[in-house]
Formats: sequence, structure tokens, C-alpha cells
Amino acid sequence: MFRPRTAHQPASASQPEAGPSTNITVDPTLPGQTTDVSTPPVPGPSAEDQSFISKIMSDNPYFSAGAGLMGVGVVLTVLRRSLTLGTTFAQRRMLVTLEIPSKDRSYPWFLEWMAAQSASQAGKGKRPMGFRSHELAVETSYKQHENGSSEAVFNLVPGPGTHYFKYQGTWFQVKRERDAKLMDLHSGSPWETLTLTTLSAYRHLFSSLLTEARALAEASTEGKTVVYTAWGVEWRPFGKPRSRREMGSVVLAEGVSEKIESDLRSFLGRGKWYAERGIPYRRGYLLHGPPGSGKTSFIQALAGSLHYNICLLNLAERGLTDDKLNHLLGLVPERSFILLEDVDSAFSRRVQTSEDGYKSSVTFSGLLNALDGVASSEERIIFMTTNHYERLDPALIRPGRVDIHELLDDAAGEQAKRLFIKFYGNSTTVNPNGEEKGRILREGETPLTDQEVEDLGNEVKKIVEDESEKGRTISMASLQGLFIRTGAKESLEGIRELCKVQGQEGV
Ligand SMILES: Nc1ncnc2c1ncn2[C@@H]1O[C@H](COP(=O)(O)OP(=O)(O)OP(=O)(O)O)[C@@H](O)[C@H]1O
Repeated sequence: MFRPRTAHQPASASQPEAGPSTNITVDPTLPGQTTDVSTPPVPGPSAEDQSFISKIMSDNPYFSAGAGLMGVGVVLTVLRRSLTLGTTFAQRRMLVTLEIPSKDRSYPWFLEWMAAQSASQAGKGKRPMGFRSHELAVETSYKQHENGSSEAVFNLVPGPGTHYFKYQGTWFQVKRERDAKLMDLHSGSPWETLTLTTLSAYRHLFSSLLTEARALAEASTEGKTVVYTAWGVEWRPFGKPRSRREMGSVVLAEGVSEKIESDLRSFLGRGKWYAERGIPYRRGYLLHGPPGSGKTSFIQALAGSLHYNICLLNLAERGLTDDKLNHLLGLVPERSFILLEDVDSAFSRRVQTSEDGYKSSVTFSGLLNALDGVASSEERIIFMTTNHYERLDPALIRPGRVDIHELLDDAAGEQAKRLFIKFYGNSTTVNPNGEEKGRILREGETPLTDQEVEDLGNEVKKIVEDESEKGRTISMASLQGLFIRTGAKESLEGIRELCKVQGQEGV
């Protein structure tokens, strides 16, 4: 309360001085006045206030409930945190995970294995693996029948998400994750990862599971030749694996096939010998000759006979650069031939131009460097084919790059006879895929005796030789086409008609 100063009061006494504690003299007669007032530096709740708060806390049910809830929340948070930590710790100690990125070779093997498990369980009437999930993916494969026709088989496998399966009595979790942001730049497919988890004690099952998956993948290509083509900077199987072509189904001039095969067989397995002498471990073969003389068929048959696959490379492919070529030739799948077809069209004038005028970015020196493969000491078997030997640059076919040059020509008399017997003989015959089958007679055709086949074969030989003397030849591919279309006797006249002036294009 404001009071006016009285006359007897000294001015100094009535004016408070600055300071933490100021003594003010006031009229003691005034009620409610103290003689010594201390001004506290920080205002705070008085004892009265404190007792008020605690009273509210204890008396007010809302406040006490809130405080209780807060306490429960804190406890739960602590529990949850400890549980997470505990789980992580337990996971680290007790669980083991295996990551298979989509880049890895075992990735398609494992998916194929999962598809096979699913299919076999479904076949046994059980609920197939992964069916518990609502996220399925389809893995389509082809099944080839005895008669050569093929049928698409759809296998449902667990799609992206988490799934469980049992292997050798142990539960596994498999997480299939797809990263929408990450792309495999070369294949254009989304980046995927499979993470397998199981108990640490069963970690050894990972390797047996992957071995089983690999064996299954290999079994599907057993007896087949896989043809790979370049896909960006990696090799990808082209189409389904093909049945191996029998060596006997490709009829070459006397001794040619045996010569190449024995050279290759003696090269294989001599890596140490080459390494000791510092020679790059590679062998190059050039098969040249007119179209339809069996160059590609022979390479296929040779690959089949040695249980090799084929990496087919088209040098005129768009986007193929020196770097990519070098990379591809350095990453050839094991047990594979590299096949460069029609190398003449690629580099006949040291500039590679495709039919539509597209100029490849692969340079001639880039090809030579890639073929030499300075960086690689791995086994390399390179086959090249051409219809125009004379157009090839000598640098491309010099020794060391091409070790064996072999001409596969139009049919010689003896070759034509052997092919005739293969088609019309009673013991063995070949179908167009080169598979040896029992003789299938055409409608109204009477089987020939062995003697008749031999006699007709000799006639075929004579016709081909006579025509050849006149400078008229026939390709093996044309003979094959004729033998497929006509009966044995009619084919003789057909051969005469089909013989062309030597060097004429076409089969
Ligand atoms: N010597 C042969 N023996 C058996 N069949 C052959 C022979 N030559 C060609 N053929 C048949 O002809 C067809 C074409 O043969 P292939 O593609 O191997 O010939 P190519 O010499 O590689 O031809 P191109 O030079 O045009 O590539 C195939 O179906 C094959 O079975």
C-alpha cells in the first residue's frame, strides 16, 4: 500500500536502497507491517504452495493416475529397450544369417530349388512351401518332351516378403527383399536380396542347402549345351539349354573332325605346362568355308562331346565397346567356348559396319587385345567362323590368335554318301536336330536292305564327284534338306538339280 511520507521521517530512511537486502523502517503501529523485510532473490513456491501441490497430487485422482501412467510408460520403454537389446544379443549369439544378393550365381539356383520344393510338396498333396504367404512369384521353366516339343511349367515360389521353410528338420526363415531404388544397370532388373536365417547350431545346413540347389541347377542342364550371349557386361543363358548334338551327326571330310577334337583334348588340362613357360593358356580355331558346311554344327557337337558350353558373341552388337568386350572375354563362364561367328563381316576392312550402316564401337585393336587377354591366365578356347577367309586381316589370324585353320567345304562325294547312309540306313539315322533315332519310314516307303542303301550311297557319291568336276557343288545343308524332304531313290535326281556353280551363294 502506498503511504505519504510524514514530516519527522528522514527522506533517506523512507527511500529503499538498492541491494539484495534492504532495511526499511516503517511505522510499527501500522498493522501488517514488519520491521525487517528480506526480499528473496528467486521467487519459489512457498511451503504452503508445496503442500498444496502434494495435496492435489494425493487427493486429485486425475493427477495421481497421470503420474501412475507416466511411471508405467517409463517402465514399458525400459522393458522394450531391454527386450530389443536382448533380442539383438540373442540373435547375434543364437541365429545365423546368410545373404544371397541377386548378382550372385547361387541366387537363381536357390530360387529354382525353392520352386522345385514347392512343386514336389504340391505333388505330394502337401501345402507347398511359401503358400502360407500371400506374396507369390512365378518361375517359369520349360520341360522338353521326348518328341522334341516343349511345354511351359509354372512354379510358384515365395515372392518378396518373409517366408518359412523346413530343411532337414530345421526351420529356416527366408526374406526376399526387392530394392525399388537400386537397379542392376546391366540387366535392368531390380536389385534383390535373399536373407536366410536359422539357429547358429545349424549353420552347416547352409552349405548343404546351396550344394543341393547347385546340383539341381546342374541336373537341369545335364546332357545339354548352354548357349550364353552377352547381356551388358555379363553372360546370360540364351533360351533353354539345348540337347547335346552327337559328333557323329556332323559329317565332315575324312579326319577333320578327329584332328580338331584331338588337338583340343590335348590342350585341355595343360594349364600348368603353359604357365611354367609363361605362355597364355589359350587355343584358337578358325573354321572357314561356304555357308551350310557344318561349321556351327561341328562346334556345337564338339562342345557337347567335351561337356562344354558356348558363349556366342556378336561383334556387331550395338553398345559393345572395347572395354565391354575385354570384360566379357575375361568373365567367360567355366567350361565354355567363345564363339565369334562371321568374323569377316565384323572386321574385313578394320571397320565394323552392320547391314544398316551402324558402325560398332569395337575397334580392331580392341578385339585383338581382348583376344590376347593379357590379364588372363585362365583357359580360353576361341572358335571363329567365316565364309570369306581371304577377307580376314592377317593380324587376326596369326599364330597365337588362331592355332588351327580348317576348311569345311561343300559336300565331297564320300561325305555325301555318309550323310545319305545316316538318313536312309536302317541301323542309325539322324533327325534334323542331329539326334540319332531309329529309322522312321515315310508313308508308303518300303525299307531298303543294307545292300541297297550301300549301292544308292555309292551312286550319291558318284553324282557329287561328277558334278564337282564340272565345278558344281552342293552344300551339306542342302543335302540334309533334300534327305529330309524326299525318299532315298528320288533324292538322287534332287542332288543333280541342287548342285550349283561353285562359289554361288546360298545353301
Ligand atoms: N557337315 C555336315 N554334316 C551334317 N549336317 C550338316 C553339315 N553341314 C551342315 N549341316 C546341316 O546344315 C544346317 C546348317 O549347318 P551350319 O549352320 O552348321 O552351317 P555353317 O557352316 O555354320 O553355315 P554358315 O556359314 O551359314 O553359318 C544344320 O542344320 C546342319 O545340321
